Amino acid sequence: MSLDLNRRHLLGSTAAALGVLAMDGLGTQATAATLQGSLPARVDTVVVGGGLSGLVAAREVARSGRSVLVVEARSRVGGRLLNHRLTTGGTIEAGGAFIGPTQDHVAALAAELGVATFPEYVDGKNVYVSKLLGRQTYSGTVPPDPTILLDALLLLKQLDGWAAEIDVAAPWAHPKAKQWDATTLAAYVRGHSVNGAGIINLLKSWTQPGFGADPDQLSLLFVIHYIACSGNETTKGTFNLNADTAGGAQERRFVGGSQRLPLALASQLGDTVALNAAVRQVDQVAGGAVVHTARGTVACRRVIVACPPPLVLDIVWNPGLPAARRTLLQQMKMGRLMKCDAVYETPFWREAGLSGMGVSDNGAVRVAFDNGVPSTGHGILLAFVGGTTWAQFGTLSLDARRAAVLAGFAKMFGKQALSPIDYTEHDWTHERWTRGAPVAVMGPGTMSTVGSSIRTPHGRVHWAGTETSTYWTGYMDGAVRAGQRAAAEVIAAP
Ligand SMILES: Cc1cc2nc3c(=O)[nH]c(=O)nc-3n(C[C@H](O)[C@H](O)[C@H](O)COP(=O)(O)OP(=O)(O)OC[C@H]3O[C@@H](n4cnc5c(N)ncnc54)[C@H](O)[C@@H]3O)c2cc1C
Repeated sequence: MSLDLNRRHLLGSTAAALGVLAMDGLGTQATAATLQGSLPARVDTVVVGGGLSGLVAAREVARSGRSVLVVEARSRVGGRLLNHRLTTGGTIEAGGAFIGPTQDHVAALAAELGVATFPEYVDGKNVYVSKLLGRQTYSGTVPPDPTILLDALLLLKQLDGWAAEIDVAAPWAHPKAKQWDATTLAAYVRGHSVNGAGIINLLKSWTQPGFGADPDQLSLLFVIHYIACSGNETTKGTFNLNADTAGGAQERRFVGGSQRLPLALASQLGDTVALNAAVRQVDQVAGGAVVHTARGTVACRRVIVACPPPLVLDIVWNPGLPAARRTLLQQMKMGRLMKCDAVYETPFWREAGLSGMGVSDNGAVRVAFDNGVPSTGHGILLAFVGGTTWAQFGTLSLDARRAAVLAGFAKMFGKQALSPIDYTEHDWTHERWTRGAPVAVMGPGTMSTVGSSIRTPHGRVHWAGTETSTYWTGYMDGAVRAGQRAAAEVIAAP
């Protein structure tokens, strides 16, 4: 079966557009152009997972003239990309949202799909809330806390220096890989700064949204590699490229929400995307593979797996996965993260000369962003609640958590923050087919021992998904890159 992408593209786009007009619902968009009825008996390549990475991979395979089928467990495409239509108007993201410099693969995809971006609001001062020092405003990356400032700047310089030495495709090969991988980010900081506890606490404002984890859960090597990945082939990754708004990974957002990317790809792929088709078993047989899904069985030449690492272990593998890969997957844990948004009549903080960006060393809101969308005049504040902050607040009742989040916003931006016109949140630890967010992370002793198996094919099975990317692993850009790389492997293979 070969795929006529242009014809299907047109059909798919039309179907999706009709869906939008009819119901203006994402559910409709997500299913309008997908395969109904039985699955094909045989295709060239089966792609497991209809997130950004799997859909990009499928499109590349289809473009090479080979037949492809995406089998997606959920009743929608997009995986960790999920738009949320606010009752007060406008669309925000429950999952991945921001894009920044050097994320050129996702930027090129968005441009091709006609999905525009707009700059994250950054005018005015940021706010820092500290138990010891109270509330201050500031500009730049590191809050002006004299108890940590010097050590924090030295630490970031050190991390950037090490990141510059790392081969992003083989961090385990660095001469100090074992040494760095024997410790955590927190343990390193504790041993190399005057106020280690203060820096570790402040670093949570970066690690909790970025990894869904705390500094004492992250291998130092893994963190150095993550920083090295925050660049591209011509620009070295740095902490600032990863952590900043303007000039960093939080610089821009997508008009209409990031889920427009997978929705548009699924429209192009049309009825080569099958929803509600969770893969349960993959058998490799002579000359091919057989993929068993909740909607039936498909034979193929090659398989691309594009689901989060821990989810791969839910699948029965015949033959079994190699020991190194199994260990890697067992040790890569999804972070714990939820996004909480409060909507206000107006972005009152802007009028007060504040950017809406805030950092706190305590409470439910360790980091806040202005999450306003240009299509409404409303103000929106976003809090990432991750890692141990998630453990403390993510497990409360909705009312108690809402109160804690609004109190956190109020400490940063004033009492008006206590009276939103809407409040919404999304906890990714509850998602059966993601089981955490934003990324699968590594503690000590994983990357230097079994990390090198991350992209090694298992016979006819190839690995995509953002976690397998060299640059911007963990991000949308990494998902696109990984999908393209896995497709190239499959196209080149006999
Ligand atoms: C809260 C949050 C905030 C984030 N913020 C950002 C950000 O600002 N910028 C950024 O670039 N990135 C961000 N990310 C990360 C970004 O969303 C991901 O890197 C990216 O979307 C991953 O795409 P993927 O295709 O690799 O994986 P996924 O999106 O996880 O897709 C995997 C797919 O596989 C499916 N699947 C799983 N198991 C099976 C199975 N057995 N059979 C069939 N299908 C299966 C899943 O349902 C899913 O659709 C964020 C993520 C979250 C959740």
